[in-house]
Order: sequence, then structure tokens, then C-alpha cells
Amino acid sequence: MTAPGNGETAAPVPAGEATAVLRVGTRGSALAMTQTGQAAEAVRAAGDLAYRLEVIRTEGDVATGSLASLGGTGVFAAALRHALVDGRVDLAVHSLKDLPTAPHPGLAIGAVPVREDPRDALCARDGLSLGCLPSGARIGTGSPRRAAQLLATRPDLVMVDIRGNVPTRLARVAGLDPDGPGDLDAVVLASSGLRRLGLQEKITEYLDPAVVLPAPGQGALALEVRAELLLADPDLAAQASGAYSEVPHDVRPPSRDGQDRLDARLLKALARVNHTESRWAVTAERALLARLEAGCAAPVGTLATVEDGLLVLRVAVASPDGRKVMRRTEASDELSSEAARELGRRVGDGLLADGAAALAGLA
Ligand SMILES: NCc1[nH]cc(CCC(=O)O)c1CC(=O)O
Repeated sequence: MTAPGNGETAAPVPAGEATAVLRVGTRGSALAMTQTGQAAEAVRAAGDLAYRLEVIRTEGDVATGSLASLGGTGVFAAALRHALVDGRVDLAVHSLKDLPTAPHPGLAIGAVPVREDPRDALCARDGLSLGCLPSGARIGTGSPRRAAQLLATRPDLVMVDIRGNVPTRLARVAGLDPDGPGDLDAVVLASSGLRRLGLQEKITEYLDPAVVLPAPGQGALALEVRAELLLADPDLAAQASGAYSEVPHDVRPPSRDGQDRLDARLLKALARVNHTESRWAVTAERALLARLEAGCAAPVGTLATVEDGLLVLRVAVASPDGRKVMRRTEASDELSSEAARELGRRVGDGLLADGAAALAGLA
């Protein structure tokens, strides 16, 4: 890492030249606003930058043609990416688990900040834990991954498909919200989202990854930028999985006054905010997901961690009813982005050879 005052950012600057304000794109939900605000603060502090948040409305109000070309998954991410490509924002903050694994031309993940707790959380009535819920208890989740793994350990529970933002889901639990429907015994949500919203007191149990593995990338944020920015930092570029080298010419928005100075500071900030261990972990998880060609709706849970100098990748691929689960744990003793991708691909290939696609209803 370059020490402050060293290197290229110290190059002479014409007197009076300003640094452009960093425009940070975010979705408008309370969770998105909170986590984007936290990430933007970290970037501001690390890069000595002024920023402002730009709320990007999703789906409907963005031109349909370019949205369609982004594909079916990732509707949450699509509008933000569009704003980045167009040069309306300089940085987009995503929940990594909502970001499609396919690289978007001209864009790259510039940094993954230190990951929040990746575990799923049970929010149950009367402080109940998973083991204490009565037979027939109704559990709200819209996630086939969560439903399948919960049924694998408690086949006597009833899964209820629910949608909506975090407070809406919590209001479905009996006794949690006096004005809510309270028609469920519990819901399962990402603990990271609850903690970021200050709702962690609603959690009655952090689900052990040995029982319920989280979604790939859960708890981590992706700071996405136009890929050409990373060309000046080979280390960050290498972590960004190769997509950085193919920058289409139409992904070069007109420069503003002070854009060059902004770019230099942003790059420095990204290098500082990036957390290498978190990055290796999510890189392995996403390489696995990509190899399985599984989307966020697939009954696939995975979690990578760095333990005693090893990158350990755990995976569960379940049948949607949870009756059958394939579990794998493999490790890499090399710690690098490429080794992380290789680990994810290797575990994915092994699972496919053992019939994971048919089991999970993929492809
Ligand atoms: N699918 C929705 C979603 N996308 C990101 C989060 C927050 C968790 C995170 O930071 O990964 C959530 C809510 C949830 O799953 O409970």
C-alpha cells in the first residue's frame, strides 16, 4: 500500500484545481441507504474525499432495452450498474449476494470491505430457538436455500413463502409488532441486514453454518466502479477477476472538472477499504456459484473462511424439500484471489460430477 504523500497522487496539481465530489449510487431502501452510507463514510475517510449519495430507483424507471441486456437475475443491481456505466455515479454499493456472478462489461468490483457476520438469523416469537420451535411451527422465508436447509434439520416445520423488506417480514412474527399480522412463528433473515438496521435484538438465534449455510457473499458489500479505474492498481485489478481488461469505449463517460484527482483518491481509498480475507472468501463462494450456474434462488448454501492459514470452503446443495443434502468442505493452502477462484471451481466441479444439478433442480 502506498503511504500518504507518496507516489502518484502527490504529482503537481495546477493551483486551485478541485477534486470532484464522489457520487455514490445506492438503492433507496432503508437497508441499502444504511449500508451505502457506512461504505461511503469508510471511503471518504480513507481517500480524503467529499461524497454525496445518489438514490437510484430500480427497474421500472430505467430504459428497458439496456435492462433486458443485463439478464434476468440481478434486478436490484441492474439500475445501479446502469448509472455507473452512464457516468451518473462514480461508485455503486451493492449487497454482494444480490450481485450476479457474471461480470458486467466495463465494470468491476473495486473493493470488498470487511464482511459483517455472514450467518442467517432466526427471529422467533417468545425468544424461541430453532430446536425449541414446536412441531408444525410456521417459518417465513422466501429463500429456497433457507427453506431446504431448515427442512433438512427440522422436517416437521412448515415453510411459508414471504416477500418484502426487513421490517415487513419481522411484522409477520407473532408478538414482534403490535400492528403486524403476526401470523408466523418465526422468520429467517440475514443477521447482517438486521444488524445494519439496528434490529439485532429481534434475533433469537444465530443459525450455525453447520446447520444452515448462508448465501454466497452474504454479509459482504461490493463497491463497484468503472473497470478502467482499476488499471492503475494491478493488485486490485487482479482481485477483480479479469473483467477489468475489457473496457468498452462506450463505458467512458465525459470527464468532469477534478475527475482525475477524484479517480486517484478513489483508487487509494478502495485499496485501503478492501479487506483481503473477506475478498478471498467471497471470491471462492462466487466462483462456486458460477460453476454450478446457480442463481440466488437455488438451494445452495456456502461459506468460505480463512482458518489457520487455509481458505476453507463449505457447501451444502439440497433438494428443495430438504430430504437430501450434499455437503462438502474443501480447503486451499494457497491464499490468493486466483487460488480462491480455483477452489470454488474445483468444489463446484466435484458437486456437479456427483449430481448436484439434478438434486437442486438446477439446469
Ligand atoms: N435478498 C435480500 C437481501 N440482500 C441483502 C440482504 C442483507 C444481507 C446481506 O448483507 O447480505 C438481504 C436481506 C436478507 O436476506 O435478509
